[in-house]
Amino acid sequence: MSLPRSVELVEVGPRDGLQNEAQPISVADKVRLVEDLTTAGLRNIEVGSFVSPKWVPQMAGSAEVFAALTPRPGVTYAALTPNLRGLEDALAAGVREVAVFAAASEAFSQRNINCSIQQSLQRFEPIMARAQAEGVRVRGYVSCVLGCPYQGEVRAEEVAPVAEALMAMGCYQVSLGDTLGTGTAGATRRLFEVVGARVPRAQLAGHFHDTYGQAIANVYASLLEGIGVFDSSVAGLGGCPYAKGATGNVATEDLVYLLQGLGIETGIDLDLLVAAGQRISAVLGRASGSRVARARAAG
Ligand SMILES: CC(C)(COP(=O)([O-])OP(=O)([O-])OC[C@H]1O[C@@H](n2cnc3c(N)ncnc32)[C@H](O)[C@@H]1OP(=O)([O-])[O-])[C@@H](O)C(=O)NCCC(=O)NCCSC(=O)C[C@@](C)(O)CC(=O)[O-]
Repeated sequence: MSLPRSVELVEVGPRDGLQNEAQPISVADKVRLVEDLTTAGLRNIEVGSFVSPKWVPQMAGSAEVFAALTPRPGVTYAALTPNLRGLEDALAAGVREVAVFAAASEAFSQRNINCSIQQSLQRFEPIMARAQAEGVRVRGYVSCVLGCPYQGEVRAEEVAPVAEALMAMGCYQVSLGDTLGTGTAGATRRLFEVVGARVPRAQLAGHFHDTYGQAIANVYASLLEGIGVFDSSVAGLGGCPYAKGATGNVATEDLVYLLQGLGIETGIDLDLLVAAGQRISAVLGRASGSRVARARAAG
């Protein structure tokens, strides 16, 4: 299969990237991050989550972040919503795209959203109905597609029915998450072969954490499988509160560098993106997790 001519990036740094941070991050810093990312050319940004503040305290201020944003034309500002309460709060905050999140592992589903996979899918039904009535698009996630911190191995055959169920209930796209970041290029190809037999590849996205340093290789393996949408996190921010030891997503800077090298169009200005990552890294008081950004800072 030939590589796609253009690829769409979904920047998840403000949500997936920051959700695991213990130190308070001000609304102003979160808003500045989103604005820096849009200035760099990102057009799909996951800004926050409408989840229980007891479960994920860092996302408690998401409504304030949405209120303080000046929306730019052509940019989608999305939020995670685990239940109807989350969706109602998101709608009240003016959110026009939300994401529901399920898992391919029962153990992770219980730890992350306190219910079974089946119960989570039932919980999403009223979200889908209400979102549709409001004209709000819904993206789906499946976590632990290449391994689970509690269950261990996860087979592609366990992922496919969950992805298919999310599509059947009306998600416009399903992002397959290697939450733990242990996946390999070989396992990634097999994942998309199996899931791609049940969900059109044009409606699948890849979401790779970089714990074992395999995220870029997994993106490339996905490109070879015809996948054209990837989630990434500026400066490689993040980790999941329910996947201890897992690091952030593939750094957006590193992903853009890979795609530029392949001649694949992203519409993103790498210099401005690196600057956005350096700024949020300074706020967090640590070096950027992007290899590209670190190399440029050293050079
Ligand atoms: C789903 C629940 C709420 C169930 O949590 P629960 O405790 O089973 O729910 P509940 O309905 O019994 O409610 C408990 C309390 O939470 C409140 N509550 C209930 N819902 C909401 C809401 N929407 N917003 C705010 N508050 C809420 C509710 O009002 C109540 O408050 P209390 O009476 O105790 O004061 C909880 O488990 C939760 O919030 N989990 C969030 C988990 C999360 O955000 N995880 C990280 C994102 S997923 C991820 O990172 C993976 C991904 C997507 O990136 C892909 C990948 O890498 O794999």
